Amino acid sequence: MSQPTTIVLFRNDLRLADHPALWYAAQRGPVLPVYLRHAADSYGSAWRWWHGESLLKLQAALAQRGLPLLLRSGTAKAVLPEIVRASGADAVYWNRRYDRDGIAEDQELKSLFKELGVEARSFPGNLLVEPWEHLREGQPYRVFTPFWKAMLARHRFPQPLAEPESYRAPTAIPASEDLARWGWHPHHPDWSIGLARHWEVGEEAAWRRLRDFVDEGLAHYAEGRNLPGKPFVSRLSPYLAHGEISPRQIWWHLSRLAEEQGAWRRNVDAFLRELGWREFSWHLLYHFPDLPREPLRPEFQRFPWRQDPAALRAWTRARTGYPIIDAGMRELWESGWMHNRVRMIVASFLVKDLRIPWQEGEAWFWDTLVDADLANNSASWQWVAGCGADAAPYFRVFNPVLQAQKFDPQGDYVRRWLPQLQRLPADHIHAPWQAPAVVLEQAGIALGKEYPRPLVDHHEAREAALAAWEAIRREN
Ligand SMILES: Cc1cc2nc3c(=O)[nH]c(=O)nc-3n(C[C@H](O)[C@H](O)[C@H](O)COP(=O)(O)OP(=O)(O)OC[C@H]3O[C@@H](n4cnc5c(N)ncnc54)[C@H](O)[C@@H]3O)c2cc1C
Repeated sequence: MSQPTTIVLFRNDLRLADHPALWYAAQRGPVLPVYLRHAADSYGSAWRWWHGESLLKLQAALAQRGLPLLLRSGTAKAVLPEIVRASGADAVYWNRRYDRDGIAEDQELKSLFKELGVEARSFPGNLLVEPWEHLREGQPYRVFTPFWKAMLARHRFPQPLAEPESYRAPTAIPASEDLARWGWHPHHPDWSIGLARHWEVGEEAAWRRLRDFVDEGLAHYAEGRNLPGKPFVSRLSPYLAHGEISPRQIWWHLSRLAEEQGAWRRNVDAFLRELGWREFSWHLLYHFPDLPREPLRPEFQRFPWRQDPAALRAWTRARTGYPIIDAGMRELWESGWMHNRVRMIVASFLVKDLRIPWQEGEAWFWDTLVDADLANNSASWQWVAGCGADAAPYFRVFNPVLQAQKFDPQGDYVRRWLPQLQRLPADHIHAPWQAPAVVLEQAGIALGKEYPRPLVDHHEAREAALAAWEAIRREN
């Protein structure tokens, strides 16, 4: 008698290797891979583009192995029972999610399938350690360094699973929807052409990226990871966000490298620590599910934020007059990604110099980042705004000019993304409004025409931000 089919739900884990749900399903018998699109999903546009491309890659990889990828729209509760019936499946497997809506939906599915007599199993696949397994005296960690030290000391991260060696296709395959009709690939205009120029999507591309990073960036990572003009960071974040590679795979790949060649150790440790920040963000989101909306420090509920649509627009459109900010916002717009150091600078400018609520910046990033990640995005915005766990204190206000001079000393990064400033010498590129008239003229720049004047005076804006912060601090 043939073994009944196991449905495997794919979500933010669009890979075949180290996919526990797929691996266990394939050991059991025929596998039916399914991807569900929620009608009411709140994903951003850049995320959708990447995810759609990634689903095409996954579909092709599965087809090579003789398996379909069934695409359907609707909530799991509404759609899955019918797929179970039509395919004759007797089990549904998935890798766990850690956000409130994802957890609620998966719990609901477990009860539903129990009633229907269908086995429902979930597996850990997207984090190094389950959030409920890493606590301090029963409470979640709120400070990163002890969190990470204890994680390294107490846990041995599981080895990644290989891709299943063989697959069996189900005998009954229900009809699939057509991805092209989901509208995830933009048309009229197709603004994704820029994204496609910057990225290769999919599981194979994720591994190429990791190997290229090992060849080109890793040896410089510890010192160089703050230099946006240099190719020293991994750019693995979108692959992690869509689950084309898992943190366990990266962890083990690099740890083995450091074991084989001790010289790698320092840079590997520095890199894995950043992967630790991803882990920390997800643990925070699990324990504080309101993280995307509510400040972790409640006194920030009373912060006198400003509503200033014109300033917000200048920030999103890369027209603040501060080159490092505008270069970052252009990089984001054109490539769907921004270097971490620059993310911190542009975020600080929005929440401190402009005093615009961090949720506005979070929403813009959510819509424009190809690596938009609910935990990393909200935890990082709260960190910059000073209202999160282990946050940079609000009174530490980044000076965009000094930051730029320190981390982009020759202005390479600014010139790459703001070609109109190409001919400004390094001495003036980060503060064109202070350049002598003759220098501006020689560089072909008329302030207010080719490039805007500063939207605010940083020193005045800093004073105003500190006064606002002092007000909520006094009330506390
Ligand atoms: C305001 C703001 C918003 C952000 N929004 C996101 C987001 O939506 N999605 C996202 O993945 N990251 C976000 N980050 C974190 C960080 O900027 C990116 O993860 C990083 O720039 C990705 O580049 P990389 O892969 O080259 O990083 P690398 O330096 O090569 O690091 C490797 C991996 O570690 C993780 N990582 C690195 N830095 C951080 C960090 N500070 N916090 C959490 N994880 C980190 C990422 O998964 C990254 O891919 C945000 C940071 C800020 C300041």
